[in-house]
Amino acid sequence: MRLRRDFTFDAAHNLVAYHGKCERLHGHTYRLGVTLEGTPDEEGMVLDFVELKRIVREQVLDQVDHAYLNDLVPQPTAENLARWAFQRLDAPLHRPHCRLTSVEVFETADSSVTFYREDLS
Ligand SMILES: Nc1nc2c(c(=O)[nH]1)N=C([C@H](O)[C@H](O)COP(=O)(O)OP(=O)(O)OP(=O)(O)O)CN2
Ligand SMILES: [Zn+2]
Repeated sequence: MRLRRDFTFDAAHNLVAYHGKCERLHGHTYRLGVTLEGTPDEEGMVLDFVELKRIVREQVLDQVDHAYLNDLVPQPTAENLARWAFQRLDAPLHRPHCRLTSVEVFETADSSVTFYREDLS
């Protein structure tokens, strides 16, 4: 069974290794989708949504919201942000009944990247 919760945050970045408009400082309202897979526990939950929100806030949102993302990720593309978020969330979300499956980062309403466990290397 899969469980997903979405979050939003606002942040600025510029793509330094890029030739085009995105090398200039600009901002996005990002959407972050966190997906876990597992089996429901004795409370009937793969993971309590409240617990998921707390962990995502502590591990990711508190760092990135209203931040300059280049301070956290050298080339903050959606791809690199998705990897960074996955790596921060993987251990805190590891439970007997579930584990992190993927992290999706929407840079705009219609452009996203999904980082899956198998992309870890
Ligand atoms: N594969 C990727 N391509 C691009 C990324 C990325 O992270 N991964 N990022 C950018 C830039 O950050 C850019 O801000 C996004 O540009 P764009 O998609 O054109 O954004 P908008 O639709 O908001 O732009 P409009 O000017 O409103 O059309 C570029 N590529
Ligand atoms: Zn951008």
